[in-house]
Amino acid sequence: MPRILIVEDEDIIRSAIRKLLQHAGYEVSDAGSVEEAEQNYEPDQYDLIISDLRLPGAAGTELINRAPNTPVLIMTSYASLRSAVDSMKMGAVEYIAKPFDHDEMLAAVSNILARKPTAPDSSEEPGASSSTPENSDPANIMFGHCEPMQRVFTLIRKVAPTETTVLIQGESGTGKELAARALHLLSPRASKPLISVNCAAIPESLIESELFGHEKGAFTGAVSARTGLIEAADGGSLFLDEIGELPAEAQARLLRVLQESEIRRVGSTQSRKVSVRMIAATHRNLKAMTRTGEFREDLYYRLNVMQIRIPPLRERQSDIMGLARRFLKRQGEKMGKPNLNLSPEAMRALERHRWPGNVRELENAIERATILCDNDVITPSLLDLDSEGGEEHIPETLVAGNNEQTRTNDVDSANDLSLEDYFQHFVLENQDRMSETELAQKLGISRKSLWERRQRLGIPRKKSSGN
Ligand SMILES: Nc1ncnc2c1ncn2[C@@H]1O[C@H](COP(=O)(O)OP(=O)(O)OP(=O)(O)O)[C@@H](O)[C@H]1O
Repeated sequence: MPRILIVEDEDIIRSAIRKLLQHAGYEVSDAGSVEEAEQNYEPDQYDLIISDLRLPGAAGTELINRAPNTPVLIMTSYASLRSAVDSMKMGAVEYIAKPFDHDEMLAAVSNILARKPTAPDSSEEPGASSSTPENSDPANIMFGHCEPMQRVFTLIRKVAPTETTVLIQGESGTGKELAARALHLLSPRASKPLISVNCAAIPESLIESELFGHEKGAFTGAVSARTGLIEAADGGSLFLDEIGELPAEAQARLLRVLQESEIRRVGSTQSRKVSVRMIAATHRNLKAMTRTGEFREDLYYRLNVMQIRIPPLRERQSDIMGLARRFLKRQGEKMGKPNLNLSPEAMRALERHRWPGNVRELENAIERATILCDNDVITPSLLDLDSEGGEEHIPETLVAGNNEQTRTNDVDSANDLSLEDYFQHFVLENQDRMSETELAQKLGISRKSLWERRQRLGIPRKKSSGN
């Protein structure tokens, strides 16, 4: 488990980041200054140091020299971007501007940690990503902070490096293909191809020759010999999606591949050895299909050595907003609408929806809304969801931030600070020792917006407080 040291003098920010990172599975220590960090810990023994730039005593950038073997992520307010650039020159690996939201911080952390280990493999196959450091964790490939997805990630991390055949189960659109990708990218086969085949999409008459290849003249139309997809995956992984749709003859051939590690092209008498890691997926109950004779029992047991169940989106309530924001960002950038936001009503609609089409449905809803949106605010009507089910009260949380985009509905973080709570605490705790300009700078907002928020939250500026 990666160890992270946080150095931040603001108690509230420090504790919010600590909770966020602990929740994401990191081992976290914290200190209020560089001196305290050195007194209580050995900063160079950590995998990552996250430090505020401006601290009482030595500046956060001092840690770059004092812990030369540990990457340092510097936090700074927008107002100090210049210093951030300077800290980069001094050797900080990254800086993050306050306010940042959960996703930004977690992405920055996992990217830095992923950069540390082994060098990437240079023998990358076209069409298949190699094991670049960014791909060394499932969380970099698929989004998921909630408990059930963290369990999926743990399983993927454990099983990926092995040669074990994996059966991924889950409803349509839950992310089975992404999970297969993660299994491949985290395996020693990552630099070799990952071939994905949707068994339901290939006509029954063609599936055998597609998968196993054929010799010239094997059937009418086989004018030349052809390599099958299994052979093409030699050395790599084969992802067989919708395995439940595989016809009986192809099931028999596939069983042979699994048992003997060899294939025989259609129309050939010769077998050839292949080394392919099999990953299969289905949304159907394969075990029940073995009872009705639709699926071979021996093949089922061969495939089902290790099973990974991807939970439906309705069981990942706390991830919905994170996924929605991720898709919104991606779509917005693609369509030249970078300032898109979800209205509070749209957020509630997303939270209440049952998502029968799972993550794919969410992705499509955001894409559709992005296209149709004429201004910067996405409303429920643009999402076009049937809102069913009761409304749930889910608190908004944040690490540090000042705008609507820093909201999240992570139920697991219900104990964290709400956006307004954070603001209120921060202002009340610091207004006696900081000027309005400093407060606004630390919060990363303008003085005007600080004033507006004070009015709205009923914490007017004290007459005595300076500028
Ligand atoms: N955890 C996730 N994070 C980000 N994107 C996701 C996640 N899960 C799914 N997606 C996206 O949702 C879409 C559907 O995912 P995917 O194709 O992996 O689902 P599937 O379970 O294989 O679906 P099907 O059973 O219909 O083949 C894809 O565009 C995928 O990128």
